[in-house]
Amino acid sequence: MMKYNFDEIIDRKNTNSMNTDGFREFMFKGRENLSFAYKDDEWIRMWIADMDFATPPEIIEAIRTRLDQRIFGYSQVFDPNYYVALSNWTERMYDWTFPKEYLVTSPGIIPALYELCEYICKPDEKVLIVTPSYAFFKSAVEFNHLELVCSKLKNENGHYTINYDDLEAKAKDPKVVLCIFCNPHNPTGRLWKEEELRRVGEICLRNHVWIISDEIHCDLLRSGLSHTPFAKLFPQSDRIVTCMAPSKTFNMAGLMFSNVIIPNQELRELWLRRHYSFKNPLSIAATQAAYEHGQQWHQELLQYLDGNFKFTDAFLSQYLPEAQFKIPEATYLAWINISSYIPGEEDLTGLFAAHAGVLLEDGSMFVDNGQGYIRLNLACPRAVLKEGLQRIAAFLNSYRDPSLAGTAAAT
Ligand SMILES: Cc1ncc(COP(=O)(O)O)c(C/N=C2\CONC2=O)c1O
Repeated sequence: MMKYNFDEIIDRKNTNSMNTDGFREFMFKGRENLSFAYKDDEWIRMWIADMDFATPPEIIEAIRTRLDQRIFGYSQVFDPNYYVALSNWTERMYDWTFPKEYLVTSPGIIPALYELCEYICKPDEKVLIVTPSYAFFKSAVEFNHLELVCSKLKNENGHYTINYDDLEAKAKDPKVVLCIFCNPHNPTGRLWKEEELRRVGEICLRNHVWIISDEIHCDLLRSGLSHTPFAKLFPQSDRIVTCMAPSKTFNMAGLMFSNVIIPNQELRELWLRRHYSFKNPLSIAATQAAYEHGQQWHQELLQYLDGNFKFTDAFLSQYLPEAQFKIPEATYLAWINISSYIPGEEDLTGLFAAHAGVLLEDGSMFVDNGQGYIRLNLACPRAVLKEGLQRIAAFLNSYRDPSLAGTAAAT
């Protein structure tokens, strides 16, 4: 019996939500005046990675308790129970912890990436990533006027693996000093195996390349799978920075609170000198509550997401049999090759918005190596997911065979 209701459809209107109000500027930059046949509340939103589920009541209760204390002055994480809550979570979930002094916090992993690129790299140096990639890895590198170096993941029928020879050839460049590595991987959903992480780590460390392991998706796995923190495999190294957060796991990205684990003392002291140290007290309370009381909600969330992925897999097999999709090991994101239906370099995001009323991100939004793909956020009530998939199938089938225009996929 599920304690939490993930089928509840919650109105996010008038909440200043990027998901509902920010899509034009983010996805149609320079085309904001595009008119669509869909009113704002008619969209099926499958683009930005936050969830359409209520944040756990235990977290909301902790925020309410802090609100009732009615003064919200300058705050930092002084309560030792914050580290206890986080390290208990990492111990239980990943069989890994770290010394308390390694822990700093950031108002997000994106800002942490921007800062760490500046602190680790000199202006003429380079940063290595694998592609396809979350686009803000590129933004963080280029904001710091650093050169981005990309190593394409190998794609064998939709299964992505690392091209170690290519990665090593690029890591050998003495100007490459940092690798930002997404573990687990957005957008492909790969949950890297220990031996894959070891090979990447050995290549980077023997070539004096720092690693930032962005592990924001590490609690969003298919049931039965477990995450390996990159730093767990290299306890002797202090060149691996780990970024984790409750934001993806518990749908609280707007509270802007992330954990950054910096074992290297010099880098950590630079961070502490340069980083603005005050925090939102509501975010501190929410994050500590997530790790102290979020376990059951988290387990039920994973079960519900398993169901959404199984539903999507069956739907695509039946109504879009030429789409290439594998249920990913991690994330709540479906990475689907639809090039059989729409070959070439079309503006897939624009087409689906205009003709299906579905907001989604296409492969061109993931730096490189994503052509022909769309990415769907499946972290929504199943009824919404079904409507989105039906609209996608109707559009793709009619795109290829106009005589089918207007026929929705069977319910
Ligand atoms: C790999 C990765 N790192 C960092 C972030 C953002 O961290 P924050 O600054 O919020 O702490 C995201 C969010 N991914 C998103 C957000 O919308 N679409 C995505 O793919 C992400 O996928």
